[in-house]
Amino acid sequence: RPPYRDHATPSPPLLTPFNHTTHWPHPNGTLQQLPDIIIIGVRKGGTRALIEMLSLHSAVVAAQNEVHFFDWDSHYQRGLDWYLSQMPFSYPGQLTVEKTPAYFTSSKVPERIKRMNPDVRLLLILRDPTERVLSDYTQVFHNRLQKHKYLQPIESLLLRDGELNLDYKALNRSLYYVHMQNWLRHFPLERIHLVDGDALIRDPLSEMKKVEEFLDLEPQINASNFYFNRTKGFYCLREHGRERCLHDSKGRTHPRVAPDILQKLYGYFSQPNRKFFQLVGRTFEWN
Ligand SMILES: Nc1ncnc2c1ncn2[C@@H]1O[C@H](COP(=O)(O)OS(=O)(=O)O)[C@@H](OP(=O)(O)O)[C@H]1O
Repeated sequence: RPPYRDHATPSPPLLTPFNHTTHWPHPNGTLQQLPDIIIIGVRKGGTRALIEMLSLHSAVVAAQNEVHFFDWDSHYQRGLDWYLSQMPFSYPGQLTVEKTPAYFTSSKVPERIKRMNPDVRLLLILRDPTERVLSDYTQVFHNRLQKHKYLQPIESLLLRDGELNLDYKALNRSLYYVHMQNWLRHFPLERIHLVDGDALIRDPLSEMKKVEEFLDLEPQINASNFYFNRTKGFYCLREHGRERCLHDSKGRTHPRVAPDILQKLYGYFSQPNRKFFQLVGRTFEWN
C-alpha cells in the first residue's frame, strides 16, 4: 500500500507552499490526504457507482464531489494545496479516492497526475462505447431540459448528411484506444485497473473483488453489501444495515435509436474497440 501523503510528505515538482493552518490534523486524529486512487473515467461509465461501492471498504475514504483538478486549468493553477483542501478527512493509513470522469479524455491530465504521484493507482471504468454515447446524450438532454434550453433529437447530433457526424464529441469520448494511448505514454498498464462497467451493473460484487485485489485491500466487500432494487432496475448498497441507491440521475432511460443508426454506431466502434483490446491485452463484450 502506498504511504499516505500529508503536508509532511508532499510530492515534489508542482508544489506551492502548503497552508499549514488548513491542513493540520483534526483533533480527532483525521487529516486530509492527497488521493492514492483516482477514478479517471470514463464519463457515464459507472464512475459514481464505482466510487460509492469502493467506499464500502473501511480503508477507503472518497471525495464527495468531482474535483476537476487536473483537467481545469483554473483549478490546477491553484496548486496541490488547493487539491488537498478538497479531500475528505481520513485516518492515517486510510486510502483517499477521488473521481473525475473527464480526466480520461483530457490529453494533459496523465502527465499532470504523474507529476503529483507516479505511484498513484488509477481506476478506469468502461462501458459499451455505443451505450456510453446514448448515456452521454441522455445526460446532456436532461441538463438542457433543466435549463429550459432547446432539446436536440439524438439523430440531429449523430448524423450529418445521412452519415455519422464525427464532430459529435460524444463519439470521440467512446474512442477508448485514442485516449488510452495517451495514458500509456505516462503510466504502465499495471497501474491502470480496468473495470467492466456493464459487468458492474449486472454483478457488482465480482467486479469489486477485482478492484480490492488491485488495490491490495483486505477483502471486505461482500454479498450482503448489495441488493437488487426492482423499481430502480439496479443494485443498491447496504452498509451497517442502512440501504441506499444511487441518485435518480443514474439509470435514466436512453432514447430509442433507429436500428440502422445503431448499426452505423456499432460499425464505427468495431475497429477502435479491437485496437483498444490489443492495447490492454483483454477483451470486453461490446457490440
Ligand atoms: N448500481 C447502479 N445504480 C445506478 N446506476 C448505475 C449502477 N451501476 C452502474 N450504473 C451506471 O452508471 C451510469 C452513470 O455513470 P457515471 O456515474 O460515470 O456518470 S457521470 O459521468 O458521473 O455523469 C448510469 O448510466 P445511465 O444508465 O445511462 O444513466 C448507470 O447505468
